[in-house]
Amino acid sequence: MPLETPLLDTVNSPADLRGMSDGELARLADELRAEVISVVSETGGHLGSSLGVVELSVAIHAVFNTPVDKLIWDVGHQCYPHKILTARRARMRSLRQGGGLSGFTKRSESEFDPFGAAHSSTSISAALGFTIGRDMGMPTGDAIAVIGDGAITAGMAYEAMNAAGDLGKRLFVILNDNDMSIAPPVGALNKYLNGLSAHAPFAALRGMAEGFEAALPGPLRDGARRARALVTGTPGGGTLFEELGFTYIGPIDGHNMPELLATLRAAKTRATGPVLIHAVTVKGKGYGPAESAADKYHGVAKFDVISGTQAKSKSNAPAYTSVFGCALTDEAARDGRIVAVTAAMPSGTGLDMMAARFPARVFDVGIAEQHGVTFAAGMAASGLKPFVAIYSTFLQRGYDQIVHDVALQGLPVRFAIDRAGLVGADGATHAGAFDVGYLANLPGFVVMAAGDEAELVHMVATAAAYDGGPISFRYPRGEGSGVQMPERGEVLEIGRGRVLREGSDVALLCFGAHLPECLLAAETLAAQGVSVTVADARFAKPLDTALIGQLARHHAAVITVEQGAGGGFGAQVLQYLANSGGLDHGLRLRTLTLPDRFIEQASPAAMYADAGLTVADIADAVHKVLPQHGVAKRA
Ligand SMILES: Cc1ncc(C[n+]2csc(CCOP(=O)(O)OP(=O)(O)O)c2C)c(N)n1
Ligand SMILES: CC(=O)[C@@H](O)[C@H](O)COP(=O)(O)O
Ligand SMILES: [Mg+2]
Repeated sequence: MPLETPLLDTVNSPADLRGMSDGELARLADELRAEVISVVSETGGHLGSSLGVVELSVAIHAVFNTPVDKLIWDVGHQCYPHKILTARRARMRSLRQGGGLSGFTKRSESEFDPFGAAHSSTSISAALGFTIGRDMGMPTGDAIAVIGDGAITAGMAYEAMNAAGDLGKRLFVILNDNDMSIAPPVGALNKYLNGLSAHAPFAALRGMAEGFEAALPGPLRDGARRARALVTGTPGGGTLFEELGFTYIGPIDGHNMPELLATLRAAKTRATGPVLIHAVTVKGKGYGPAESAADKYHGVAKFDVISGTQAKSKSNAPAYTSVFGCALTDEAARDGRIVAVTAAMPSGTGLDMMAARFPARVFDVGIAEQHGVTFAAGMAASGLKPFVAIYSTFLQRGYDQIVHDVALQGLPVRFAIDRAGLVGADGATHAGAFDVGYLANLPGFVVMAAGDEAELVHMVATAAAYDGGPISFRYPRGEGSGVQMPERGEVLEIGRGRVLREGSDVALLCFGAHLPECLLAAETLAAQGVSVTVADARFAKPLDTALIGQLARHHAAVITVEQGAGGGFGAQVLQYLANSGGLDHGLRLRTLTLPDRFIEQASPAAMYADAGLTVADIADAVHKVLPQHGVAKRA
């Protein structure tokens, strides 16, 4: 049934909201919510988070003068209502697809997206940057950061508030507190926020106390201040945010349009310094199946609007993530020293499996990758065996901790790096492109990649057994290739690869989950009379130099293949061969990696096609180094 959206149909840009009455804005929010549900039912995406900010999106655009005022959504996964209001409604059904709208905010997409995002907790820093720009004469108005209760647990948000509170410049932070991250939120700060929102009359009470206090003579005022501290439960009588230099307003009902509009208007009129508005919202608001789901429909596949049933595709092979979760739980059952760390993604990383069995040995640190890595280093130093399970893209945030706290001290922290390679709909921001490059250059690191899901089980066992220093293994999003699974993981010899197919013309040396593509390419080439060896390197560090030497000696060309950026495995092989004289006798070496550009969202297969890493691309690379292209077969 087509949606009835008479008000929304009149909105071509946020300027249209500014002529609407408060009643119309409330009705517009209802229409917008229906539109978001309808869009995401066709595209999939971050539904629950977007439904939670429908009223906020309308109110902010109605009160502030976007795009001159800069509205910055933290993470950006909740930006669908904002996109609909900012002249992108007609393209919404292309969301997260190849050539379509991004699922996050993106500067190149719209002037209403002043700052791109997808990794969390950057919004206050960016907003503060715009604020400085405004004060230094740049053509920019107020800056408004909207940050969730999950995102505000990350250290970066406090670094930003520390600076903003000190600078004292006019800046708006809206805390969108739905008491939910991807999983239920964790940590003392979460408890603190819950305490604040549980005291709805808190602001009024404090306001009264403050007014009363100001009217008292000096000595009495101190007593009143102490009394206020008792009432509010905070030592200085203010909230944490006030102690940091912000004016705190709230908690307010983030779905009550009159309350939202009145609060934003008052803040906009009166603010002279940084203001934090605490809006309490409901993740999945207004859509029953989302509100009642344990994950609040954080990220969904396409779904049926009436029933809420998601169209999850049938799998032919187990997903890498669950293979990891299962294998680690098995290892943990055998070894009581194994502990695990996730940064707010227990189900995304599969650590929920181990947590179900060994809850006291799995630590969800919240969105705090830096802390997670150093925390694991501390546990390793104490004699425990920590596994840090973090997506490749988010591990980037913990890099100095990896270098300084783990590698330099040679601590045996095990890094389980999920979402390695191109991930699909989340696009370039979530691609696991760089981990091999940034880990394999660290002295003493063991760096592995799983060629298939059985190999992942072996790598978990290898990492569990290895106490010699830091060790990592990477594996992609999605299903494995359907290989026979081992009963139990075998401990691999460190630095030893394997040959899967013997040939004589060209060797394909694969690092990671492009192994099936290499085998398929070898098969295609065999049918064309080209004899190809396929080897699985398993290790980017230490390299299997014996295997590489043998491939180099017995083939006219070696082609490395990996699901990662340049500077990774291929670069390690190239450096080794160049420095050991392996290239001195005419060996042709090619490195197939992701190209030197960010790959836009599409299906993973389409992204790999864009990257030039399909089976046909691999076969083509082999043809290009064959004798008819001028490469003589070496003795
Ligand atoms: C640095 C980083 N780590 C992890 C994530 C994955 N992630 C995306 S959204 C999210 C939860 C955010 O919760 P919150 O800020 O409360 O937003 P909500 O979805 O509840 O509106 C997480 C953990 C990320 N985007 N960036
Ligand atoms: C917004 C965000 O960063 C996460 O929700 C991410 O989209 C999850 O990705 P997966 O679906 O691969 O777990
Ligand atoms: Mg939240």
